[in-house]
Amino acid sequence: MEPLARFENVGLRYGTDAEVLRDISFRLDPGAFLFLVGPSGAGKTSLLKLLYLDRRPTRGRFTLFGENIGAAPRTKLPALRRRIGVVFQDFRLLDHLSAFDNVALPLRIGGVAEAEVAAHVEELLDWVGLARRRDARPRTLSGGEQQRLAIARAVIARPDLLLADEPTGNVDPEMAGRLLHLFHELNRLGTTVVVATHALQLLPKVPAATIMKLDRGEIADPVGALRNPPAPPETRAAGAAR
Ligand SMILES: Nc1ncnc2c1ncn2[C@@H]1O[C@H](COP(=O)(O)OP(=O)(O)OP(=O)(O)O)[C@@H](O)[C@H]1O
Repeated sequence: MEPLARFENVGLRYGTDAEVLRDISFRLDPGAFLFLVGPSGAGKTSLLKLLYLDRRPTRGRFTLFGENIGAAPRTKLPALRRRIGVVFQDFRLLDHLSAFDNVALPLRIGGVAEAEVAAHVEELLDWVGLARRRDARPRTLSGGEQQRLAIARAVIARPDLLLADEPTGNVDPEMAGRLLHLFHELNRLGTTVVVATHALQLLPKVPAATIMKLDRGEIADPVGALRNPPAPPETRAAGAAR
């Protein structure tokens, strides 16, 4: 199977600083569900930045959707980005738009008919518990509500690849479980999902998921540990298959 993404000895540095990612090698198959775990500063967000094409590797080879990203012309990147939904750690909602219009945006950009937009957006807002806040501006929402809105916007267009950076950091455990269920459902429908999280208690909720631990910019566990029988969440962590 052609991987959706492949990292081969990838390194990333910001400016002239030391590398924050070193020798990252793994493949992400279409339909996979990957949890990215590891201590604060390990490089999880940086790895997601590579995946959503915010940064290019400063070393090694990274291919996404069959495209060698290091060598791809800039003009090719927007079309690849449109296949990716991102839940940013800081949400990045558009404050001049209502909750409804924030979620509708990816569909409108995709040229979906307005009647269909309305039906989809309303259903999803209801699902994430924001139906009554549809006209609210993001800055008037609580942190947890903003997070749910950001998730709704990221998943509405059924992206090929969904990336989420600590997507349950601002919600209660029940809502966290519900949001993870949404990711799981989307994954079952074919979306490849990558979730960076500190919430290890969520990992068993997606039994088929791969868990990759980063530590100080490197994949912490030996390759091959990936599909080991599940151990308790605190000790369960693995590098991904090459
Ligand atoms: N824009 C930047 N410029 C310089 N250094 C950066 C930048 N962004 C991140 N770093 C550094 O890169 C390293 C990895 O950070 P990153 O945000 O990827 O870690 P993380 O695992 O996502 O952490 P957290 O769990 O706290 O979100 C850190 O040492 C951080 O200080």
